[in-house]
Amino acid sequence: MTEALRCQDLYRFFRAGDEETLALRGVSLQVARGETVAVVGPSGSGKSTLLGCLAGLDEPAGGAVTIGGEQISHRPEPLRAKIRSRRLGILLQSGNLLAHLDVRDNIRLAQAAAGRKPSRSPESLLEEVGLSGRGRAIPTELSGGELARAGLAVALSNEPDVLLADEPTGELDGQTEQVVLELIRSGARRGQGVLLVTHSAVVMRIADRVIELHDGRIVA
Ligand SMILES: Nc1ncnc2c1ncn2[C@@H]1O[C@H](COP(=O)(O)OP(=O)(O)OP(=O)(O)O)[C@@H](O)[C@H]1O
Repeated sequence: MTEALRCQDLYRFFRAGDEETLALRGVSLQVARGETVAVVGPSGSGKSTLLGCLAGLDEPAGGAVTIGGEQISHRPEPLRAKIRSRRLGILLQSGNLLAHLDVRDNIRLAQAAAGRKPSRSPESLLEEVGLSGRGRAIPTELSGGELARAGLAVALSNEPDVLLADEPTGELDGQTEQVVLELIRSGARRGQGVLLVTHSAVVMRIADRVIELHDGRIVA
């Protein structure tokens, strides 16, 4: 098994006044290249916190995260940002498109940040997600389904080792959901490791493995 993503013994605490929340309590997992893993669990179980730590957007208090063998945790932010740009595709619910750039320039920017010659043009990525001709649209001009597909085109534009996604099909209609899931599957077939946080049974069905979080721990 070639490893795409690994985290070892992750801990993350939040303190608000006298209250301390243990959001992650020793989470360890691996995702192989070509493998799709779904992370499920009740509200407040730590899924978003885990995703933030895996993406290097948040720092765990303890434990380590490696992406494609390269450690991203406990590194200075500029280095984490570089690893993110080169190795990760990230789809958060807050969206991954810059509002003032059109879709094509969002893709170009992600490709430039990856720091290597892209093997695919923005036009071919847009065609793959069914958005040919929409490259000049800015995010507010897109429908919810178009936005999800554009977000995926950006997340995949740097040919990441790992795709991390939070509820990738959110509020999408059934047909768009299938398009987005097929795109994620084709990324995995090309060798990406995929980790999806989801409540959706439809999304879970494309996963090779399902990991269940409860109170910051993996319970299954
Ligand atoms: N910035 C923060 N400050 C304080 N507590 C936080 C913060 N972020 C998360 N938490 C707490 O950490 C725990 C895990 O939260 P997290 O958002 O990771 O859960 P989740 O499984 O993603 O939930 P949901 O499914 O509702 O999105 C919760 O108890 C939450 O209240």
